Amino acid sequence: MRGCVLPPHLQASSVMSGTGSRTDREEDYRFLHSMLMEKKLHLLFKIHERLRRFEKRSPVPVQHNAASLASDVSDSVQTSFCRADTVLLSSSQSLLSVHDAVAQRDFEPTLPPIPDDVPDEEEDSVKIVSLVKTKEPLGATLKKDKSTGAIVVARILRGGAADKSGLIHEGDELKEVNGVSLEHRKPKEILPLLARSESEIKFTIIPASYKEDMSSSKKLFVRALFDYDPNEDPTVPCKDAAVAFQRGDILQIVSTEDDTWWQACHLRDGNARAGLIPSQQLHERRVALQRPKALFKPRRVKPPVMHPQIIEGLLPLLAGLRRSFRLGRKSSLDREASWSRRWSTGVHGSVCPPTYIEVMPYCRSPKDRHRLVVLVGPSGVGVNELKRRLLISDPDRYSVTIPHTTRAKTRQEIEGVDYHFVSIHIFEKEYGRYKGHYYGTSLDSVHQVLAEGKVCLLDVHPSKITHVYTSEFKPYVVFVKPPPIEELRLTRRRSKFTSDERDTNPVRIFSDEDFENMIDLAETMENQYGHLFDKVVVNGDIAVAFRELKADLKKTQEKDIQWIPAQWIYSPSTKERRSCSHVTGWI
Ligand SMILES: Nc1ncnc2c1ncn2[C@@H]1O[C@H](COP(=O)(O)OP(=O)(O)OP(=O)(O)O)[C@@H](O)[C@H]1O
Repeated sequence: MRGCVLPPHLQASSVMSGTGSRTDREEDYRFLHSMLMEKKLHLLFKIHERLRRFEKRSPVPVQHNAASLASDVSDSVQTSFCRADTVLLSSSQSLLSVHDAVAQRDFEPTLPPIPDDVPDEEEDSVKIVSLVKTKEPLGATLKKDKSTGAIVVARILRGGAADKSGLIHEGDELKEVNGVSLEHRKPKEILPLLARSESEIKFTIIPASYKEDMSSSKKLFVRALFDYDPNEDPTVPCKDAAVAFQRGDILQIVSTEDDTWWQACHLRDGNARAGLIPSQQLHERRVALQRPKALFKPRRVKPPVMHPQIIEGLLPLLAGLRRSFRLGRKSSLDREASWSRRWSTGVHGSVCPPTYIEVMPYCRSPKDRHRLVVLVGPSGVGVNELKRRLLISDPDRYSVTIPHTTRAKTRQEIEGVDYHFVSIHIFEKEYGRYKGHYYGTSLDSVHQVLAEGKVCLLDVHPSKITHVYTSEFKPYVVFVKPPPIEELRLTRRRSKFTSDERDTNPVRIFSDEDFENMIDLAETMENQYGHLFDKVVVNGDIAVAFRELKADLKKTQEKDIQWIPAQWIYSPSTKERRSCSHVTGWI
């Protein structure tokens, strides 16, 4: 009615003309006509109009108790024998009562009185939550509050049944499960109660104030730099609620609210439920308490001996393969030890052990340079062999740099093919020394290969990886690992028998001690630099290892999404940009 009030006669006629065509029934017509012409209806319209006018003035009641005032006045008037006024006042009594009711807003519903047996003024409101029981776990961990003894929801795992319901939150206190009081119970006693319920689980909860997890709005991806198995972790709050991972796995972190246990899920699992993982802080603390394994590992080895390799009739294609100068791989024991020492001091202070590194997806566009492929592994494991096979298999795609050395050229060697032979003064810093001579690769030669649009294969000691760990090179680090000793014996012996006498690349003979050294060194390398490896290729059967490596490298060159350190993507400060826009020097 409001806002469309017309004079009654007009209203009636419009309704008539609007409805006349729709109804054939004379009776209905007459009923409607008489109703609209009804005097009471017209009076109601008038009242409505008046009220609207008053409403605009927003009148406020002058008196809230006009009825009792009128009654008092009536009493006083009676004593003065003024009967007519008395009659008037008493007859308007009911109207004044209505006035008072409106003035006091008496028409609003009233809540029932608070019962006398309410336990405590401070008592929180209680919430009943019913969840339909499915095979899916609840996705919550419980703990007993030490001070109050209450059973409290310690964590809600993202994507679990409790999380999806949106009704149970961290910090909520559980009072009952299916009507069974949880007073004086331990968290582990609650699991059987949940298991016993059939189709639904009813929780009686005292809710905690719910805080929105702000961190969940930002997607944070990390690469795990250590292995974690909750089954071997006695401190994990709930093994079933934890996520196992291996070094190199990409995890999406969904909550870092808790200082000790973060929540994460494996990227490969799509919509998987999140689980608990040790926080960075927790892992660092743990490592600080147990010094690196590598430091305690008894060494059975004397430094491995370099076996000379003589390749005759070297093709330019194989330049850079002539000599392995991964000197660190040969005489690295001192370095490993010093690095371990540095690292172990760092754990207690400056340098942190590898935990997680923030990563971001990267998709190489065809006009981008290729990522630098860095091959590392202990001496003799087969890095050069794999490099050689890659070069032969696709010379247009792969290339190598030609290293520099300060030693004299031998008769068979060609300058610029096997090495660049340079004077000692060229090398300003020591970066690789073997039998009194310096060996190294100029980073300019790496740039040159990359500028040609080729994939540059670089083999270095793992301690050198950090030299090229920049957004410009985006190194893809492959660790070539020896298989178990039995397989080493078998495969290397087999290759000895199958090698051709005319083979330009003579087979290297290994002793059992060489194999042991190789395995030991590989383990040390993995312990210390494993967090920098993108791929581990076990070189047992050479054909299998080569196939695996080739397929993997192809992925880095094509449009596949790769996960690279976020720091390579975030735009660096001007100073940093200048320093890493064209890294020069030696490696
Ligand atoms: N999977 C394999 N099966 C059999 N023989 C292998 C295998 N991988 C490598 N070899 C042989 O082992 C020897 C050493 O390999 P390679 O020179 O590639 O090692 P490396 O890791 O480059 O070590 P270095 O730097 O000391 O030369 C070579 O004779 C090579 O042919």
